[in-house]
Amino acid sequence: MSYVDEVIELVVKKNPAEPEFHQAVKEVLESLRVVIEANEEKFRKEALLERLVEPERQIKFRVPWVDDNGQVQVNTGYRVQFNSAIGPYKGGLRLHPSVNLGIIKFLGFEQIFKNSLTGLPIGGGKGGSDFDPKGKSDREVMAFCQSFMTELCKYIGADTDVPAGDIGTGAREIGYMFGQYKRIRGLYEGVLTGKGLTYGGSLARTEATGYGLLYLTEELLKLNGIELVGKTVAVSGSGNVAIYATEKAQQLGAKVVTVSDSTGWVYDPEGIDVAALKEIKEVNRARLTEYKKYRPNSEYHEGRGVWNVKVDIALPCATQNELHLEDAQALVANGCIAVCEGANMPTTLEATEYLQKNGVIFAPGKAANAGGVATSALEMSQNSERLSWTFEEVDSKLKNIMVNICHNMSDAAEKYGFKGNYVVGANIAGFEKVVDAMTAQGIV
Ligand SMILES: NC(=O)C1=CN([C@@H]2O[C@H](COP(=O)(O)OP(=O)(O)OC[C@H]3O[C@@H](n4cnc5c(N)ncnc54)[C@H](O)[C@@H]3O)[C@@H](O)[C@H]2O)C=CC1
Ligand SMILES: O=C(O)CCC(=O)C(=O)O
Repeated sequence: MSYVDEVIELVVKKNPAEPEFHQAVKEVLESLRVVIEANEEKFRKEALLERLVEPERQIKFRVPWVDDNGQVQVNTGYRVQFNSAIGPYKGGLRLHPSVNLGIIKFLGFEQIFKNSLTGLPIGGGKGGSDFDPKGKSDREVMAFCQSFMTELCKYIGADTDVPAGDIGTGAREIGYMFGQYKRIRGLYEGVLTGKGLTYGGSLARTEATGYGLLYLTEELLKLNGIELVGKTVAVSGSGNVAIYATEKAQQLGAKVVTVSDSTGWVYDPEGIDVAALKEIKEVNRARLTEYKKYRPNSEYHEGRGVWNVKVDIALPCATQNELHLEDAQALVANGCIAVCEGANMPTTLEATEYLQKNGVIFAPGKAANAGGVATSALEMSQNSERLSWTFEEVDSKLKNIMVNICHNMSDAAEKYGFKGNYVVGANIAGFEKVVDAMTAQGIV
């Protein structure tokens, strides 16, 4: 059996009931076969892959808090510190009822290669809890965040592990967590990113993942001789990534006609009204059913459906495994030319293969959504030098980083004989740097 297949089998055996983690490991290792086979003897001897798929540390803890009725609630908190070869652990905190150890491990594993691709010194980690902020009062969210940080603060720090937002963790949650960290540890340091602008946050971090996705999409289309201007786009999700992807797509001359949330989706043939979307989601924390009040000519549909709309470009920006084989078939049948992932692993393995086989340009999340974590690293730099850069400065650094990622993944794919396969290209480009650093640091 090949080394890659042996390690995939080992991961499935050692981590039962963690299908998302298995999926992420399979996707990465299978696409790295050519590099691994060329170094098989050395990698085997050093158990390089076995070390790569085993987190350096996994923390799981109780998070008790009191709800507005005086009832004690108990959630589970996680932080997986996956790999620190190239820098302090860095990655978001997901607050969603679906969170379990396997999901945090898949996200942490992906984060290793994504963070490497940014070219900045950040290792891979991820965390979160099965707490659901939806429908909770501000006081309840604060009680949860304070309890969560009371335990987590023992394991993180500006030079150790720097968490940030992800699904369900936005500016409000980061603020409550930062306040509690400072109170317990007595340190005013850049221990979290995505902070508010009055206490150490970076301009453009809020926009960064969505904007970065469009910078990469525009460059990738250009590499393939196609213009973004005038294209019709389907976006899924309506959270942080989806909102700012929609905003930047429209600024760059494309028209976004869909957004979605966990209960339904909107079709707006005239182009999504971003100001309305921000008011509904960022201010009112309401459902997309509200959208029709702002745009009477739009349609609201219950359930799933954005991938059945005829578009040129699809940008999945909601969550993992939200674009299935039948969605990929519908996109291809409707003439879609590119799928660029704003979310982490939104496309199933079968759907990815189908899109690639049918000539659709496919940019994997670890490259396409790396703008968020890259800008988090820029926030860390600003915190270290106790300075704040202008929006334009951060945004132009972000754009450069995304353009570089685009070229690096494209060049790596071509170098190894997989021209146009950006999944292989992104994985190889991310992997090479991590392996080099791990090898240089000895058996740790
Ligand atoms: N916020 C960031 O900087 C980054 C986020 N990501 C990824 O982007 C994705 C979205 O994250 P954010 O926008 O930050 O979260 P968010 O909490 O702001 O928004 C998540 C959106 O996805 C929708 N959603 C969640 N589960 C869904 C489901 N099962 N079906 C349909 N819609 C669903 C929610 O309704 C919401 O609109 C996630 O995969 C996250 O890991 C990736 C890189 C950075
Ligand atoms: O900004 C960060 O540190 C993390 C962003 C994130 O969670 C991700 O890239 O998936």
